Amino acid sequence: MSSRTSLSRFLIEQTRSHQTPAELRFLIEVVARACKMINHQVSKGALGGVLGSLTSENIQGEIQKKLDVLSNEILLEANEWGGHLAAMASEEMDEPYQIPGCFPKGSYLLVFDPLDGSSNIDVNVSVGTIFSVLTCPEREDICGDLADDAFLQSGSKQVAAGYAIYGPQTMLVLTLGNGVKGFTLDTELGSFILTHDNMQIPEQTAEFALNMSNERHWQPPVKRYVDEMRAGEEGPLGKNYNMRWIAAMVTDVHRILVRGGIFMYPWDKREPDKPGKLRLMYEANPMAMIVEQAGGAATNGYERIMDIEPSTLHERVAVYMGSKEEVERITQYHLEWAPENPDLIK
Ligand SMILES: O=P(O)(O)OC[C@H]1O[C@](O)(COP(=O)(O)O)[C@@H](O)[C@@H]1O
Ligand SMILES: [Mg+2]
Ligand SMILES: [Mg+2]
Repeated sequence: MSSRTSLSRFLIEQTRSHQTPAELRFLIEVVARACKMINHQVSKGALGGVLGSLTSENIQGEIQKKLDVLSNEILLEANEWGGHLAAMASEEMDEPYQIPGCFPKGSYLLVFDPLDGSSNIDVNVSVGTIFSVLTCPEREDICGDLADDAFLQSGSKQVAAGYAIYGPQTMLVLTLGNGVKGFTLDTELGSFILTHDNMQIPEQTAEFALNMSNERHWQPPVKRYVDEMRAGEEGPLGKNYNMRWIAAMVTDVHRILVRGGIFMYPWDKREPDKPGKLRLMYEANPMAMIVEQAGGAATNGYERIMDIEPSTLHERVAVYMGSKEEVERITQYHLEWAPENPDLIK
């Protein structure tokens, strides 16, 4: 490949070398195009009249931002007629969006968080789009709607996952199951250019990301781990840790992908019936696939996130992901605590 490899060139090479089916290549191209359009809207900010909230709520009971809905529409519209999809599901839609008509539908399902970290929009801090691609299990039944449970596949079945980050630079980070590539948007060319060829998370770290304001709601294994990190050199971990929290998973995990660290959003007592705040299908699973493909790890404190069999589309999950050694440590703390507290396991 030449020294400047565009996303399109990279995808063509993948198809030529039989690593990526042409239909999947086309799907990724369309998602990337949609991300460029979202980037354009996000960057207009107050000038485009796109800041602020609507009065509507999503299924999680969160007030939708104008840009949440706009980004969702951009992704739906871009992907509807490509022929590569059977259906789409999103954080911003209660039910899956079925590709209309009775014709050979595509082989794939697309699941996305159209705008992650949207509470950051109005204060001009980075946000992103997260997406996951699954294969459609019901290809023969091409006329009717797909059953909702077609989407209920574990993260290990993902054939591709990625995110776009709309920050000082706009980037698309992608895995097709053989490593992680980062592409930076060249705004003059309008193309994503390969800039981060083989993204790898260092195994060890001294940096953590979590919302410390929830400390009083955590369970003992999380408190133990965070106390140990805060104890620094004098504590049992024997080193000083730094903390960062941007409040956009995409941005926090991107930092970890570039320079290491652990990202945590634990279960907490505020909503005891829910396993966590983050969503399994369109936040945790795609980010877990990227993190694992970059040599890191991702668990819910007890098991690998990508092994969880989802029971609902909008299911939530506790998340620990990033540098392997640290994810293994917090997982170990949960597993040590669990046998003594079987009723408290979430
Ligand atoms: O405000 P909190 O509780 O720290 O939550 C931040 C978390 O919420 C999220 O913003 C949820 O994403 P959405 O903006 O897509 O709802 C995560 O990206 C982030 O890690
Ligand atoms: Mg999100
Ligand atoms: Mg969102």
